[in-house]
Amino acid sequence: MAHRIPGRLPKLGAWSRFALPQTSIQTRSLATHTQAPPVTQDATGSKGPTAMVFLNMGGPSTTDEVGDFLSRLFSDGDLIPLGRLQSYIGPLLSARRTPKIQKQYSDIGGGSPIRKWSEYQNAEMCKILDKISPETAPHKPYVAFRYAAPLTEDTYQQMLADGFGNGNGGRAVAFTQYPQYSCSTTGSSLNELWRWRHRLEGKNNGGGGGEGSITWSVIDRWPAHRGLVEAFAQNIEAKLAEYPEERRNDVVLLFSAHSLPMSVVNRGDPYPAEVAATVHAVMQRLKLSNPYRLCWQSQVGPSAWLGPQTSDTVENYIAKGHKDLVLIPIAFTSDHIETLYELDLEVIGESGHADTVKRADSLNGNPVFIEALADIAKEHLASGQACSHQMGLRCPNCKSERCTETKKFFASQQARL
Ligand SMILES: C=CC1=C(C)c2cc3[nH]c(cc4nc(cc5[nH]c(cc1n2)c(C)c5CCC(=O)O)C(CCC(=O)O)=C4C)c(C)c3C=C
Ligand code: FES
Ligand SMILES: [Fe+2]
Repeated sequence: MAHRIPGRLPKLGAWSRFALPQTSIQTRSLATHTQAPPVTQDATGSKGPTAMVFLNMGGPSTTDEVGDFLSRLFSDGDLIPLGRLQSYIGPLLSARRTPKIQKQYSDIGGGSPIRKWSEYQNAEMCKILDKISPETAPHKPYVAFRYAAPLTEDTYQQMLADGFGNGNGGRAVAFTQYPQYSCSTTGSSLNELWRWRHRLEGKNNGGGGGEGSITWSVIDRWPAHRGLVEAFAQNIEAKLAEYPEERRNDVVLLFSAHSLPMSVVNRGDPYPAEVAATVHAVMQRLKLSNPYRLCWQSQVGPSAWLGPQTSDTVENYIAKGHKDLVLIPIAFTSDHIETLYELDLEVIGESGHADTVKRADSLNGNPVFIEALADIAKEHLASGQACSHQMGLRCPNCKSERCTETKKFFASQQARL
């Protein structure tokens, strides 16, 4: 059980802190929806509307949703490969884990803030895009989560109801919200998107995958984008400013990313190298002002995971006399159980040095970050590329047919752009 620091609790308990202005997206029922006119080039020359679809794992908005969230997560063979027994073992593992994880979400205020932040970030990004990319306006924000509402299938249905596809054609951009690509995260979301595309717009479903179906392109990674780097760097500088000037340059910066099982690393997953690229770019922007390390958190289960673990790193540095430490969550763009619970309550809370071990803010509603998202999207829309060059290459030890089909599908979209 996490040791609680009285000074931190009001901050974590204040769930209302995450209450953001309601956006119009994802809130209407399909039944009340009238179909928009066909998507065509208008008199202004705009090729819009363009659907901007944020992909992410999602999280339970309330503790009641934890069971379903974990059940979907443990059923995902791209994340936790359990072979032919997946549909039996997955639900057993998730049911056993649910009470513990429910308690963690309860301790951070009752749920994950990821949906609110994703909807907010996307709505704000689309407002900027309408101005800086008028040729693809209007931009319509959608969120497609892998394990929690709004699920990929519901969002796809919503897009069809809104007039994309269904014989109308139209353009959609799948924009992963994982800055660094892993086959277990972005890869899983793209596989899921391809499955629903196949089911809802496949040959037997009107669209026929042809002219009248949605044309998809993908922003599959953006680990060293200058705007992302700038947003991280500013948050680190703000945290460093809390230390006395004479100690400031010796504060150790600990970049912390969700770990990967060694089986995934050894398959040749791109994520560890791309996380390191983000860290390197941020440190270059900070002119290497401080000593730093990259460590890995949140391993689950008994198998071997990429290390060093964040919790051990903090403990060992404190034992070596480095008590001024700043943790920087570098592989996720909003707060979640791993920042609010694992870093704040467990790692920092139990360090015995909560006054000198601190955490940089997550990006959340940071306007520098939202500008960066708009910049990445604008560059993508102007590039005429269906996906990055890197997307086409499978991991050296990949044996998955799902990866083959998905990569083939997204590459095929190039001819339609
Ligand atoms: C870049 C981020 C992430 C990677 C890579 C990643 C890989 C990965 N995760 C699991 C297993 C679990 N992850 C869980 C929660 C969770 N994972 C991430 C991010 C990455 N995971 C986040 C942000 C969250 C929390 C979501 C939120 O609160 O909003 C969980 C559920 C929680 C728990 O039971 O501890 C599991 C399980 C694996 C196996 C894996 C790589 C293969
Ligand atoms: S697991 Fe990486 S491409 Fe298939
Ligand atoms: Fe995870």
